[in-house]
Amino acid sequence: MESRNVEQRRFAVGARVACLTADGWLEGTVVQVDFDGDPAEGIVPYLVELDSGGEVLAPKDTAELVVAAGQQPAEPWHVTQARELRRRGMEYAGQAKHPALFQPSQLHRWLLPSFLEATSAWRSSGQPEQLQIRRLPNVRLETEGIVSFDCFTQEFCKMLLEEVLNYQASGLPSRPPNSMNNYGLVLNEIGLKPVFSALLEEHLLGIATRLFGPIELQDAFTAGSQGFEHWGGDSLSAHHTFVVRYQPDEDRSLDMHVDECDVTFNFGLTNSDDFRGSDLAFCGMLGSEEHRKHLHTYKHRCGRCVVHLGKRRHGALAISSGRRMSLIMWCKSPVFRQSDEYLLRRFAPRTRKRPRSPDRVCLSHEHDSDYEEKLERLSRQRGEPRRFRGSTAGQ
Ligand SMILES: O=C(O)CCC(=O)C(=O)O
Ligand SMILES: [Fe+2]
Repeated sequence: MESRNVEQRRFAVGARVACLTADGWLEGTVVQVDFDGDPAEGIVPYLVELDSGGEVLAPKDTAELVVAAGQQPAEPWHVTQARELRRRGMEYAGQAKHPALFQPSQLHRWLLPSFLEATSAWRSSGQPEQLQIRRLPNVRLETEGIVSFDCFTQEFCKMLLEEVLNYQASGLPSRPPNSMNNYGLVLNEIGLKPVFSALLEEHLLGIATRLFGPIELQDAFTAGSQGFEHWGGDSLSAHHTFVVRYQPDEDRSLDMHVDECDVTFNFGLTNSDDFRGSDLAFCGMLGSEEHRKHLHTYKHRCGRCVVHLGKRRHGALAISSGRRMSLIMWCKSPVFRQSDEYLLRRFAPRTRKRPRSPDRVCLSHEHDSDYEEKLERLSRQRGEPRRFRGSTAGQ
């Protein structure tokens, strides 16, 4: 609420303005200044009638929220595209194969009872200490900074895969799930975002707090293990949630990379018998001397979650047969990203020592400018025949 001061308002009744709304910048006309019509809002600087229909209240008289019509900043193309896809995705709800999947109130049905049990005391008390990582079903400390546990029921995995196929058969638009995977679906854009927001808020946030939250909230389960630094695990609130698909004639593997997020939850959706290969290889943290050293290889299992920091290098090894699908939540903490601690984690040099010589599996074709050179050196060390740049097998 702002105090009444009509003379100092930037716009008068009748002015043409653009307002930042949940649907992006929308143009309209100011119909009241210092509007006092909604007891819940108090006095708000402007009531604007939108050209597209409806009205909007501008809660503050600042250029971040209201500008002269035509002066609104250009929106990045991907924001416009994502909004349009979400709008079309909402139409899908009526054609869904499993409408219950779209209801946050049904979420508990898709989670294993033992998983629900492990997060319940934290959920009801709000105290992170009440969530004990060791009580997550079949929990495993895979290696430093990486934990896995059972989470979803088999029924959920099957239903979600059917839903993805059903959406893809509907003819509604979709796009690749991220800038690296070509096959899959962004679940946030087919009407499933509220369900995964509930999963994050009601369950995963507690786990992330205990693994990647402030040091005083971290769980004894990982005590003595490296790799469990504070990356805003206690304030994750945004997520990009999608399904990826690998098969020999589509995406066979995924180059080594770090994710555009703070904490990643990756859930297997397909049975281990349905594919061969396609393991997830983990290396060191971005900026560390271990960044290109191999740490661990993880085998996906249906319904099981593996959680790691987004800035840990990882990639999917080649699939040799069958099909693997996984559900991935890239989770971010906008709050933590404003902190000095984040800047330190993200941008301060971690070490002055020389990075250790890379392991082959951790090399990235896309991100390492010395990829060819290192690959060649590693091949020579292993006594493999010399590779020639640009040559193709069989020529
Ligand atoms: O294939 C996987 O399980 C991992 C995919 C991945 O790392 C990603 O999409 O960021
Ligand atoms: Fe990733």
